[in-house]
Amino acid sequence: MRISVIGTGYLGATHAACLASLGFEVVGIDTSADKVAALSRGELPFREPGLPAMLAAGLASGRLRFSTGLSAAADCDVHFICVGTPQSRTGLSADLTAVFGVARGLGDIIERDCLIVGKSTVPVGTAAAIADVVRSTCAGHEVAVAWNPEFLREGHAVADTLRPDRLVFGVEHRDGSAVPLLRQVYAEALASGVPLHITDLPTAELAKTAANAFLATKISFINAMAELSDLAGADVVALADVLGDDTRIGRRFLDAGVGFGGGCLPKDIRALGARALELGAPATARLLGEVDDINQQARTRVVDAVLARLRAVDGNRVAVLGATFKPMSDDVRDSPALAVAGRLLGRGCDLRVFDPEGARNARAQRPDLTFAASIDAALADADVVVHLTEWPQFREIDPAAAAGRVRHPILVDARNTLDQVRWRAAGWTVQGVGRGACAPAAGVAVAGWLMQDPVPATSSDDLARR
Ligand SMILES: NC(=O)c1ccc[n+]([C@@H]2O[C@H](COP(=O)([O-])OP(=O)(O)OC[C@H]3O[C@@H](n4cnc5c(N)ncnc54)[C@H](O)[C@@H]3O)[C@@H](O)[C@H]2O)c1
Ligand SMILES: O=c1ccn([C@@H]2O[C@H](COP(=O)(O)OP(=O)(O)O[C@H]3O[C@H](CO)[C@@H](O)[C@H](O)[C@H]3O)[C@@H](O)[C@H]2O)c(=O)[nH]1
Repeated sequence: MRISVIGTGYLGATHAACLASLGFEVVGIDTSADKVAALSRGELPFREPGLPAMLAAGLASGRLRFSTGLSAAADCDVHFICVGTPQSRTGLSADLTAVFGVARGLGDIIERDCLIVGKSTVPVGTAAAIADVVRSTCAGHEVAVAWNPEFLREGHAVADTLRPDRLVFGVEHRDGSAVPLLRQVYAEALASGVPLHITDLPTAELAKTAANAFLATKISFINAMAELSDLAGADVVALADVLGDDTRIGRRFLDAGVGFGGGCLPKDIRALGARALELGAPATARLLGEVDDINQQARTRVVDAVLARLRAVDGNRVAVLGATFKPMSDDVRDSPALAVAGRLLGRGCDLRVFDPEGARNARAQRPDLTFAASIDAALADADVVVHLTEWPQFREIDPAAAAGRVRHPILVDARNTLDQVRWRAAGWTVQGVGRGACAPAAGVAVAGWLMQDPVPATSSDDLARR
């Protein structure tokens, strides 16, 4: 079976290489000539464990190649659409220009009966519109359209692609050609017992955005509880452990901190909210707006905490630990760490940012920030250290040695993943997120996050402007 994968970013490059590893003949297509050239040389333009070896093996086998021209897909049996669906420049909805551009392009070049499968994350209702576009441009061939949303996590992309928690085949007709073809593509995963859900197109599209909205809601819920914990003197980590032992709730995605970011969760909840409004469900849009607002407030509360600590010691130098949106990734799209760093810079702080693997992307996005070449260089003469991305390297810092490098041993642990007891024992003043019960009561100007000129949130737009 010959397969095209159109769009070779985080999703598409992973999907293409994994399909080639399963024995399919794959052409990856992207409009970015640089990306295609790099992938063709075996160079992955982003960090993803296990993927470079898989890319190299695919190229060496001759089963995997890359092209900038959509016509390279003309004789394929299955086409996967993996292009970006970013937030539109003008509002909260998804920009679907690339998805519809590919659909129109495929209609023009298809030379045989085939299956077009959407993997990009799209607002519910898009797949049916794509099917209309393809059929209006492609005469003389049978073209089926399916939606097969992708749930992979960056940093775990290969494992999540080959052994996902579940597969979803959204199809127009259950007895049409799409299901047997998709069963062939995913034969190995299905044979290993991966659950399969065959649905209609809208259910498949909604399953993806609903999953991300649920994960985002879980994170914002625990961040809301972190705020209450600070105000009431409770400990949100212990609270999450209690909640998590309830098997109906589960412990995962209950880590309070600086909130969620990345190329998916933030834009996907906004797009779902915008779609909910279009469909006439304003309460759902409001719910998702609150999730977004609480997430933005998590960033604001970290900024306020750092500024308060600086004021307390009349300092200005901040060591920023982390720039990527999560560890084990070099992705800085909508990174909470970079957003916090940017706001501190805007408030006149003198920053030294260190990230073990994200510095290149971070520098490209925020050339106004000063980056340090090592953890030690970031810590030098700092008045406050703020921990924003939970890279394992930061857990290995010796707090006693670190205390000797800074001007004031003050730590804001905005991910709650450092050993706060050990840091305190080494003489540090430590402030976590929602660790009210653990915060030292005496000798600290600020005991809770919200004692520093809180700014009430009114909308995500308002927060984004701040
Ligand atoms: N990144 C993830 O972890 C992930 C996981 C699941 C789903 N998704 C979804 O997958 C989609 C892609 O996300 P991504 O993170 O890979 O984005 P990305 O920006 O890394 O990659 C998108 C690629 O599409 C290419 N492209 C744009 N227009 C094109 C066109 N007309 N023809 C060919 N190529 C074109 C771009 O050059 C880019 O390389 C989005 O809808 C996203 O929400 C992403
Ligand atoms: O308890 C938690 C868990 C996560 N996060 C943050 O949430 C964000 C997203 O994390 P994660 O979901 O692991 O990263 P992604 O790679 O963006 O994956 C999400 O987005 C993808 C794109 O849609 C989906 O495919 C995945 O299923 C979905 O988990 C990151 O900033 C994390 O730091 C928290 O703050 N607290």
